[in-house]
Amino acid sequence: MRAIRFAPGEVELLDQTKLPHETVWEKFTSADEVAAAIRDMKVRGAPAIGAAAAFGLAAEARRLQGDSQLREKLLEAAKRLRSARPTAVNLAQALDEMLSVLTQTGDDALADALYAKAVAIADADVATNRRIGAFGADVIGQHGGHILTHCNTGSLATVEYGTALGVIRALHERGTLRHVYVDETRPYLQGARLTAYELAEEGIPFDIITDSTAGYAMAQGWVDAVVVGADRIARNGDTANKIGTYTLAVLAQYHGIPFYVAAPTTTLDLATATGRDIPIEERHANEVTHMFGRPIAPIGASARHLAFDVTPGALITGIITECGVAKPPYIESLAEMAGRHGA
Ligand SMILES: CSC[C@H]1O[C@H](OP(=O)(O)O)[C@H](O)[C@@H]1O
Repeated sequence: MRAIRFAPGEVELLDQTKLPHETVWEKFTSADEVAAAIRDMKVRGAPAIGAAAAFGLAAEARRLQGDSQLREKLLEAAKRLRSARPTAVNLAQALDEMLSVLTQTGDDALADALYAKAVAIADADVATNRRIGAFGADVIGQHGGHILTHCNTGSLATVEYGTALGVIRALHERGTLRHVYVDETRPYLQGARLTAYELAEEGIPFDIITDSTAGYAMAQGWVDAVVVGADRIARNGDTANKIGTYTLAVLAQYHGIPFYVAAPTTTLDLATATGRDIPIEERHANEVTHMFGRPIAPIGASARHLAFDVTPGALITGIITECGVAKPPYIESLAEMAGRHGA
């Protein structure tokens, strides 16, 4: 399964706001159209928005080919893409990688070179996710086959295969997965709508649970391990991820259940010392007070929609990357993983 298709000058995205009941692909040919799609969460998931932004910038270069201010306009377009969502560091990392092409290529070859770089970023993500899956299945398989996960971290959150859901796929491929408990993940419902969609497609056994069921599920002994994704991991292992992740980590520690984060090294932000320094996106209150456009709260009710929270590294058993599994102390182990990236 893929939610992103690309060709020179265009990128097609599966509109994730319409899943699981409608399959609607939308074609984009400019950076601003892709920035809006990221803001509106038609495409979401840290690696997926990085790849989408890369193809958006490549399409912009083709659209502006021959413009006397091509480079200046591309730098401005990259800024608008970067500001579409603040927390996932993969967005910034992908754009930085794309912009490095500008220093290596002349104007005439720029559109082709940027497209080639975007394709390389996409291909690298797929290979990375399969390595994360393998390392994750090795380490989580030791704990048992009943896994709880949060949000969506699969092919809909990456270019293909996924990070935490990639680990679950790898466990299923090995025959060691028994069951998946899928947090619905209010208010955007990435779990109930997107993770359930992916697992159902592949016949992987699961139950959707409300976010508020997770603690009781752990207390009942249903869960052998928790694995979640990440949007930004600070130097000390503090991890920003979908709101509700921190709650799961505290519950897992209380119940003595291993809690793993699965993420590519492009999600590591070693320039950020701790989770306190990670920007947390706050989205419009109507994403809490409304569901599919219908009010579920009194009209005019006030609400807060923090899209992410931060889990302290002290609550994380291990951080599964494509370069291996980092264990505490994360300041040393994450620096080592980053050093192995691309090695
Ligand atoms: C594989 S990273 C997925 C990551 O992104 C999600 O956030 P959103 O759906 O708002 O983009 C969530 O934090 C996932 O863990």
